Amino acid sequence: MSNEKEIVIIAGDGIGEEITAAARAVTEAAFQKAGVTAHWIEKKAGGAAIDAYGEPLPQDTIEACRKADAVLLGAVGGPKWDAVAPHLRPEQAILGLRKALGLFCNLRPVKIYKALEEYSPLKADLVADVDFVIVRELTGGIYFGERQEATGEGPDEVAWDKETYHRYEIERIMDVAVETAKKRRGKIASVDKANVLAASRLWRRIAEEKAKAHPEIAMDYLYVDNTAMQLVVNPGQFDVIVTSNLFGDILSDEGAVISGSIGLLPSASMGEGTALYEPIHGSAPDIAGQGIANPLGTILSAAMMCRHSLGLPAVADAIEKAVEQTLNDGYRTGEIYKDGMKKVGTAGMRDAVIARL
Ligand SMILES: NC(=O)C1=CN([C@@H]2O[C@H](COP(=O)(O)OP(=O)(O)OC[C@H]3O[C@@H](n4cnc5c(N)ncnc54)[C@H](O)[C@@H]3O)[C@@H](O)[C@H]2O)C=CC1
Ligand SMILES: CC(C)CC(=O)C(=O)O
Ligand SMILES: [Mg+2]
Repeated sequence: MSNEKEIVIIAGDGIGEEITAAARAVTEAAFQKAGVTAHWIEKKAGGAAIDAYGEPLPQDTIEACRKADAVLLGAVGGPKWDAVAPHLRPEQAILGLRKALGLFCNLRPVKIYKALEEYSPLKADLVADVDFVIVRELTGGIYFGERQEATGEGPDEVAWDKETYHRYEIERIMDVAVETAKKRRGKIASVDKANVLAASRLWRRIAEEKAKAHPEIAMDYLYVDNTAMQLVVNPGQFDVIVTSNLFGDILSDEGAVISGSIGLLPSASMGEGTALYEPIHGSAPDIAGQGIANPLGTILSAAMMCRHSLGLPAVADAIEKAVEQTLNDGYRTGEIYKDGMKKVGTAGMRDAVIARL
């Protein structure tokens, strides 16, 4: 495999610039040690692209992503663009890019670092058992269904969003869940709302078919409301959670916060085209530009990129180990800071990780 890698880097909005710069610097440092050369191609998406070109996802950004080995993205959105037309919002860039690249699967691994166990809001005896991955369907469901913005007047004013799932969309995400579970503890929780929603009933029927076809997998079926509760009262039961776009979005923020901070969780979006790596959080406009955002979710996303797209598992391991050591050595950004720890900003965390590579 070539030692030259082409990576599209999309900072996006809010803290996007700060966290992607930190992840790029860590990746560069790890590449240097491994003798790998990165060609970083900077592209705009989200509010930054609206400001520059009048549209959230320029064709030029999509084309560059298609040609690259991988895409590293910060986050998009912010109050500055809240008033733009709904179909032109910065968030459409993320949805549009996922669709354009055929990224139907989003992997969101959740674990609690030993050094951060006391930061988890979970009861102390539950923390050690947390180790699961959310396999979220990413290009279907209600985020991509037909919608009607508010229309009409008075009590009859109405708006709606349609949830649609086709068999092929559910089958392929179930297949990813099965393959993921085979490499882990062999357990899948298929999460839906089949007691109410037709799309969820199809989801569950296909999950049952997959369970029959793979007797080596232990498949469990849970409603999403119960799952939200189980994540807090008994998270150790989960190995692989497979769920729809909307439910996966919500449950993964819950997964993040039980790990100590939303700033810690990475993700990989994969499917047909170039894979895309991004932290699970948003653009955090409330702390943007202050140099205090936690870059670890983006740095760990870069590690996932090295493993899954660039054929560099040793570099991925090195980055992940350096992050763990940094936390063990007491470095903390503000949102996970406690007395006695070493308080750092985004750049300080970046440097601490680089020093431990
Ligand atoms: N993938 C993406 O680009 C996403 C974009 N968004 C967009 O981001 C904007 C803000 O959305 P919110 O709902 O506020 O979610 P958010 O995830 O941006 O922020 C929620 C809370 O977590 C904190 N936070 C997030 N990332 C952090 C980090 N790395 N370090 C420390 N603290 C961090 C924020 O300061 C805030 O208090 C919106 O425009 C939203 O649409 C939201 C989620 C994902
Ligand atoms: C634009 C949103 C769907 C992004 C989001 O919240 C996510 O993917 O976690
Ligand atoms: Mg989300």
